[in-house]
Amino acid sequence: MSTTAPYARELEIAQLAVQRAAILTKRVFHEKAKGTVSKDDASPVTIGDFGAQALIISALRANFPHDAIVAEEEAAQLRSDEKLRSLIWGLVKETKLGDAHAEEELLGGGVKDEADLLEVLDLGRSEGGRVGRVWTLDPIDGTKGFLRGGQYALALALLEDGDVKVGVLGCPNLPVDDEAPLAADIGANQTDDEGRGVIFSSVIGQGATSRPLGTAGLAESKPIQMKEVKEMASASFCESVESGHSNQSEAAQIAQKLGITKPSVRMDSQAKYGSIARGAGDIYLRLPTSKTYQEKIWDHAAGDLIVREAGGQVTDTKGRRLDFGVGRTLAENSGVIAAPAAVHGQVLEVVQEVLGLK
Ligand SMILES: Nc1ncnc2c1ncn2[C@@H]1O[C@H](COP(=O)(O)O)[C@@H](OP(=O)(O)O)[C@H]1O
Ligand SMILES: [Mg+2]
Ligand SMILES: [Mg+2]
Ligand SMILES: [Mg+2]
Repeated sequence: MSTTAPYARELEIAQLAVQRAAILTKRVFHEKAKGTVSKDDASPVTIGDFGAQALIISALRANFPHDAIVAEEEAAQLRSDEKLRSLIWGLVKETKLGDAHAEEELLGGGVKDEADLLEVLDLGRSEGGRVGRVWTLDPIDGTKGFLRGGQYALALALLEDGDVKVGVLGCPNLPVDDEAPLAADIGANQTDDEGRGVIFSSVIGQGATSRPLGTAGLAESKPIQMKEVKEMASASFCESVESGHSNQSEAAQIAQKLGITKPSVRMDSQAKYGSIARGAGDIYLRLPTSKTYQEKIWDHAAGDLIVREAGGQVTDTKGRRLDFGVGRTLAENSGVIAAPAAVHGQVLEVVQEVLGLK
């Protein structure tokens, strides 16, 4: 009888694929800082986005050829832009987990040539839905953060019949140490120096973990847990840096009503989910700025499972669980409230009061 835990292989491949793609995004991040990726060549984030998406999808294609993929980017722009395509191909070709790693072998596949690069990118165009296995991928979440030198994340999750079963978040600029406190504003001047780079993982029913991003199969995963909120007065809440992505003035009113005294921690990307899951922060609020914007599944699937498996609850502002089974967007949801299960109801109540939802 096999004793392998459910989704063990999916988890391992997802972690290694994210880890390998992060080698590419970190390289682009540094070349951006040095100015070697010039504006004529396209935005560095574009290069990082396409490169990371191609590397991750190539690993999924090789290991799980029958699974559908919903990814943020598509090849269209690269078909007509030969220069950009060959620049990205050059980076993708060179990115390896390293000679010492049997893991590179395990990932398999790879991208064969420039034509295959386009093909691989477009494998991410599935419409998603309620049936079967669907991977969802955001190769660089927090593009604004990436450009600003803030936080960003590589986010990959596996949905089965609309439910998140595996979630992996690579955060190159977050501290490795789960105990490290969050600065009040980490929207800028973040690095991937020594001591930075963490990968958060979760499998349904198996808890959530963290481990250093850069160590392939070598480092042990440590369990992570949300922190208990003993008093709201000392709780910290996270929100987007971008005021266009979340209503910050409503969030401030909610915090005040809850009795939270600390200013919000503004952070880009799903690093917010990872940070509260490891207890570095407590609450994540994402409040709609418009009636028409639909959140994308790749912006939330990995973070949703990691927080729930770390003892949290994640709903929208109406108190409904995030529904990843309706397509590429969270069309049935509005905003996100993530908090430790014990205080989620209290937070939701105040959110609904301020938003006029009750
Ligand atoms: N009007 C809007 N409201 C909410 N989210 C938005 C938005 N416009 C873009 N986004 C999403 O916000 C994500 C970043 O979230 P955050 O603000 O938490 O860092 C973006 O992901 P990408 O950066 O991958 O494009 C993008 O998908
Ligand atoms: Mg995103
Ligand atoms: Mg993105
Ligand atoms: Mg985007």
